[in-house]
Amino acid sequence: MRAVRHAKRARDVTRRFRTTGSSSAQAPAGVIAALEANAVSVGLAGGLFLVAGGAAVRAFHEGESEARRASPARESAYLVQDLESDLAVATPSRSPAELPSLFLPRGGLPAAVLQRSRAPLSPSSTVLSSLGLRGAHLERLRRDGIVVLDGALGADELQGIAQELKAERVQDRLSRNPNHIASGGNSDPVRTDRTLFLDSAVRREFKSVLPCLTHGERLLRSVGHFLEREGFGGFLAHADESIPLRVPDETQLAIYGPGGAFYKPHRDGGGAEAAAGPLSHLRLRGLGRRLVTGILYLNDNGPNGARPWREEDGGCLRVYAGGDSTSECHHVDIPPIGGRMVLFDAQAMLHEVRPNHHERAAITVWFLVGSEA
Ligand SMILES: O=C(O)CCC(=O)C(=O)O
Ligand SMILES: [Fe+2]
Repeated sequence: MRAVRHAKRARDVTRRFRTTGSSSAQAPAGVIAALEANAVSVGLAGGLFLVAGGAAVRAFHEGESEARRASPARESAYLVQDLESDLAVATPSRSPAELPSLFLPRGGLPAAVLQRSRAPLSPSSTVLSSLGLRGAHLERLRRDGIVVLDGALGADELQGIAQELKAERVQDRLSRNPNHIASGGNSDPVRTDRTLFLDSAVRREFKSVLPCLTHGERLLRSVGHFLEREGFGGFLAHADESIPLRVPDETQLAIYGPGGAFYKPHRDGGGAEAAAGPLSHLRLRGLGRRLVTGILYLNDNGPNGARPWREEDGGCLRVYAGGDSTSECHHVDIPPIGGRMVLFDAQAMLHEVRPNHHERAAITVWFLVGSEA
């Protein structure tokens, strides 16, 4: 049974952005649940492929070509090619609301989705407007529990960061995360990356050494300020109350080595109990204070980078629909492409970093529940 699961998982890695397996009993209001609800699954070559309808496809592509005109970012084009091959098997009469909801092109969204936006667009800083962040992104995040934005950093910035991270001074400060080496007396590591936590003091110390990284960090943290200012208020999956959000002082820089470094399935904001329970209980827990995970990938592997990301590079962020990574639940693999930003529900979203075989760097900020425990 286990072997079958593993073989199945291995196959699944090759089907990025596609759903597979049977439905999960307790899928959160995460993206995969949304995909599950909205997709028509068609048996094809032994697998289940995600397809959507003609109207949705048109609306998506109109939004996308707008984004391509407005931005030179190639990542969106890359993603659309992938979606296109799935969407080619379209069935008619699906509404734009049923678009595959995980990936949003930078700056451009289908009109129908924009109309659904709750908050008006109000990015005040140049940082945010360069990112093209909109109220609609927050709406998606609230509804689906995850949103992915591409092209947050340009090729020059990513090259700069890659150079900066090679500095001995930085490498010397990276260490294994003491809290996550092993769990419950088990000597198997939970994660094998190396991290450096950037707080105000460390930031000051490295400011002159890491100017490009500092820019990326500001960008990611500014997303938290945007969420804060827009009154993000939490996820629909936990809609029982409105939660204020706070940007912490700390950012995690994580480097996954090319020798298969990984981070096993986990939730950033607590366990299964945390995912199921209302957030008011979570305020009493340390990890429960994490509300939204924000990740920015720093690899120089975008389409304009040193070389594009390849399947064999591994290191995908895998997000699960169900509560349990050992059951046959749906998952989506998100390649860690430089300049890609991922925001997700830190409480509910079970995720892992798949074994990595190429340079992989990322910064992560956990945006917290606003009120102190
Ligand atoms: O780098 C990633 O893709 C995810 C890392 C992660 O899950 C974590 O640091 O908690
Ligand atoms: Fe995580």
